[in-house]
Amino acid sequence: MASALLSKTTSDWCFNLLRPRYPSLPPPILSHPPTLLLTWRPFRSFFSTKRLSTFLAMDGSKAGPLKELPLGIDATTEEEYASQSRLLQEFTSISSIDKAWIFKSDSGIGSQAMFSISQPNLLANKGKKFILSSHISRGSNNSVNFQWAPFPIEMTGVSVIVPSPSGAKLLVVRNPENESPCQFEIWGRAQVEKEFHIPQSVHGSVYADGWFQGISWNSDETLIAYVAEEPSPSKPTFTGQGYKKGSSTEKDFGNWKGQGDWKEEWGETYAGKRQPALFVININSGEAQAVKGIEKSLSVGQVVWAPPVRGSHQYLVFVGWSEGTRKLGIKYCFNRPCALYAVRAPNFESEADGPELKDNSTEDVPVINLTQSISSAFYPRFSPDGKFLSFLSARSSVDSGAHSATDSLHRIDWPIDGLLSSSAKIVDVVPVVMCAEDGSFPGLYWSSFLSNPWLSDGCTMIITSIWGSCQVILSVNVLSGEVIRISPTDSNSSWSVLTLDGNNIVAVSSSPVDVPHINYGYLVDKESKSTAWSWQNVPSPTNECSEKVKSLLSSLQFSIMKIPLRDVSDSVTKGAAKPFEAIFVSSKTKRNDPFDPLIVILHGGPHAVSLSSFSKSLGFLSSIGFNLLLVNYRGSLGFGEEALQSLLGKVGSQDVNDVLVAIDHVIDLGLASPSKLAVLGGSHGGFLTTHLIGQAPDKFVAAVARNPVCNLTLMVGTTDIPDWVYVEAYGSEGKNSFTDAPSAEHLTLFQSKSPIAHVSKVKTPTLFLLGAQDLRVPVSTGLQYARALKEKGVPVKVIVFPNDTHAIERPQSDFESFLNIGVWFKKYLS
Ligand SMILES: CC(=O)N[C@@H](C)C(=O)N[C@@H](C)C(=O)O
Repeated sequence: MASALLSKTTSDWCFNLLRPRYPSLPPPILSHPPTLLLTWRPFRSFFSTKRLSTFLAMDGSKAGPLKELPLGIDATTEEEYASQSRLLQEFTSISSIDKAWIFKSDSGIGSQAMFSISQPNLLANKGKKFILSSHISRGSNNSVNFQWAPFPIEMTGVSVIVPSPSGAKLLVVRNPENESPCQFEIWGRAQVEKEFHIPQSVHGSVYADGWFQGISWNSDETLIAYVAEEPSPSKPTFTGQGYKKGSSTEKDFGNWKGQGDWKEEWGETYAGKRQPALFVININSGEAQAVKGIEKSLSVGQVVWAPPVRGSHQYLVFVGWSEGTRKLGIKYCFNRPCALYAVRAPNFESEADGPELKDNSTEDVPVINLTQSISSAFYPRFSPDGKFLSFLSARSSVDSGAHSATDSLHRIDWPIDGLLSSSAKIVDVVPVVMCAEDGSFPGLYWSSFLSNPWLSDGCTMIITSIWGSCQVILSVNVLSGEVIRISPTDSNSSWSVLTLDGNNIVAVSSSPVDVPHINYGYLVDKESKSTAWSWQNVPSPTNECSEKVKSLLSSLQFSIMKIPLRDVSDSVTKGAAKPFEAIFVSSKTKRNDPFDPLIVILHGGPHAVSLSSFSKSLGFLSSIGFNLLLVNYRGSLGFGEEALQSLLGKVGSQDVNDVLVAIDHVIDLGLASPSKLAVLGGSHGGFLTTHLIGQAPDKFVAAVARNPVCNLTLMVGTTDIPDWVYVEAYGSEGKNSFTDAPSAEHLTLFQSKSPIAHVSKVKTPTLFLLGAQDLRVPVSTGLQYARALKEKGVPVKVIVFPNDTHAIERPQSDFESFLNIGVWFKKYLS
C-alpha cells in the first residue's frame, strides 16, 4: 500500500512537459526555507512522515534512509506538487509587455520601437526587465512590418527609463538599495553621455511607480523634473555622556542614533518610504535642486512642465495630496483628495538663461491650486499646442468614500500670457455615467494616460479604460467630449494602448485563453470623417510561449455572460437593476464526465473588476482541469456609477447574493455541477469567499482565501484604511462617521457584517495564503479566522509569506501560492 502511494506517478493527469525554462531550478516548493507554513489537517493522511518511514521499513522494501518530506507536503500530494510545479513554471515564465516608446528612424523610413518587457526570476525572487527593439515599416495596403532585434537586452538595476521628447536622449535612473547616492544617467544613441550621483542629503530614491511617480523633461531637454523621497530627517544623537546637542546625520563610532518622532506613511507598500518631494536636475551641470515653496505636508507626484512662455518663468504642474490629521492608505485608493498645483521651477545659473531668469526667489511666489473647486484631479496632460490642460478626476470616489468609482475627464484653458489663477474654469469633458445603457459607454475607469496621449489633431487623446468585463482603448475628443471605443467591438478580449506611432497605435491584447499579443492600429480612412480603426496582429517574439502552454490554452474557450438579477427590489436604482457580468472559462471539450469542476473567482476591492485579459495563474488553473467563473458582482468597476454605489452599506449580503445568482445561472445552463464547486478570492474577494462558505455551508467542496477580510471589527483598528470599513459597512454616510475611536455600536455592526459571524456553520476545507507584511488586511485577520475553523475541526491549511505585502506578488510567493491552490483544489475536487 505504501509503495503504491509512493509510486503514484504523474500519469493521473500527466502533462507531456517540455523542458522547463530554468533547467537547473530545483522544485521551488523544496527550496523555500523562509516560508512559514502552518498545516492543520484533522483529516490528514494516516501516513504522517514518521509513520510512513517506519511502515516502509516494516514493509521490507529497500527503503534506505528516507528524506523527511517538506513541511505541509505528504506523500499523497508530493507527486501532485512535482507535476503541477513543472507546468506552473511554464506559465510563470511567460513574459509581460509593460511599456513601449516610438522613435524616429535614423533612415527616415518608418520608426523605431522599444518595448519594456518583464519576466519573473524565481531563483532570484525578483522581476527581470528587458528591452526589446524593433524597426517598424509600412508596406502597401497599410500593412505594417516589425523587424525585431535578435535578442532583448536586460536592464539590470534600472528603476525607470524616460526618453526625452525628441527621442535624442534617454534618462536612466538607478535607485540605491542602501544609503548610496541615486544614480542618473543620460544616454545618447551609442553611449552614456553623463552620469550624476545625487547624494542622500539631497534626496532618496526616485519614485518610479504608483501615484507619486512623475518624471518630465522640459522642452529644450536641459532640465528634468521628478519626484523623489525627501532626505532623511536628522535624528537625536546619543553618546556615552547622553544626548548630544544639535543635529547631525553623520554616523560615528562614538555615538548612536535615536528614533525621533514617528512619521505617518501612506500605508500598504509605502512602509519605510519618505515623503515624496519635487526636484529638478540640470543635465548639463548635474546640479539637482529641491523645488521651493511647496508646503511640507503636501505629498507630490505626476509632475509635468507647463508650456514655456517667452520671457517668463517656467512653471511645473504637479498633483498634491494633503495629509490632514493622518495619512490613510493610498494604494488602490482613488478616494484620497488631491489637486493640481502650479509652482515656479527653480532657476539654474547658466549661460543659456536670459537676464530675467536670474532671479532665484521662488520661495515667495505662491504655489497655485489650479483645481480648488473639485475634490480630485490627477494625470495632468497639456495639449500639444499648450492651450489647455486636461486631467482625470476621481471626485465620485472622494465624495462618496468608495475607494474606487467612475472617473471623469476635465480640462482647463491655459493662459497664454502665463498668468495663472486658482479660479480657472474647469470644463467637464467626460462626465460620470450614472446608468450604463446596454452596449453603450459605461464611463471611465482606472484609465491610464500615456505621457503623450495625443493624436495630431491636438485634441484627441487615446486612453485605456474599462468597459464591462473588458479593458478597451478609447479615443476621447477633449474639445467636443466625444468618446469612441476604438479597440475591436466584436471581440471579448482586453486591449490596452502601449504607445502612439504618430496617428497610429501600438497596443497589446489578450484574453483568458490567449497570451498577450502586440497589435498595430490605424484609422481606416483619414480623409473622410470615418472613425473606424483597423487592427493588425503583429508577429513578435513576445507573443511566444511554450508549445505545452500553447496547446493547453488552445483547448480552452471563454465567454462573457450577462447574469440577470433575482428579486429586484423597488428601491434599487435603474443602473443597479441591470444584469451584471461573469467571465466563464471552460474546456472546448468536457474533460471529466459529466462536469468539470468549477472554481468561482472573486475579485477584491470590492470596487475593482475581473478583466477578460490573460492571467498566468488563472491560465494555469484552467489548464489543469478546472472551469472558471469570474464574477463581476454589482459594485465592480465598468458598469456605471449607480451599479457601483449600490453595494456601499450592503457588503456581505448584496455581493454574496450576486455570486450565488451567478453560480445558479451556470448550473441552470448545464455548465456546472452543484456538487463540484470551489471558491477562490483575495482581500474583499476573500471576504466573499469566507462569507460564502459560512452562508452557504453545503455549496463549496473547497475554498482558498488570500489575505481575506474576515473580521471588520478586528480590521478597523489595524488596517491602513479604517475608513474603508466604515464606508463599505455603513454606506456613503460612513465616510462622515469614520473615526479612529470606533464606538461599541460601530463594532457591533462591523461584527454582524463580517464572515466571522457565520464561522460556526463552515465545513469547507479552506487554504489561507497570508502576507505577513500586509498593512491593508493585516495577517491577524486571516489567522484569527483560520484558527476558529481549526477549533471546529474544519480542514485548514495556512501559508504565511513573511516578506509579502497585500498582493503576495513576489515571484516565489506567487508561485508557491498558485501551486498550493492547484494542489488544494485537485485534492478536494478530483
Ligand atoms: C481598497 C482596498 O484595498 N480594499 C481591499 C480590502 C481590497 O479588496 N483590495 C483589492 C484591491 C485587492 O484585490 O487586493
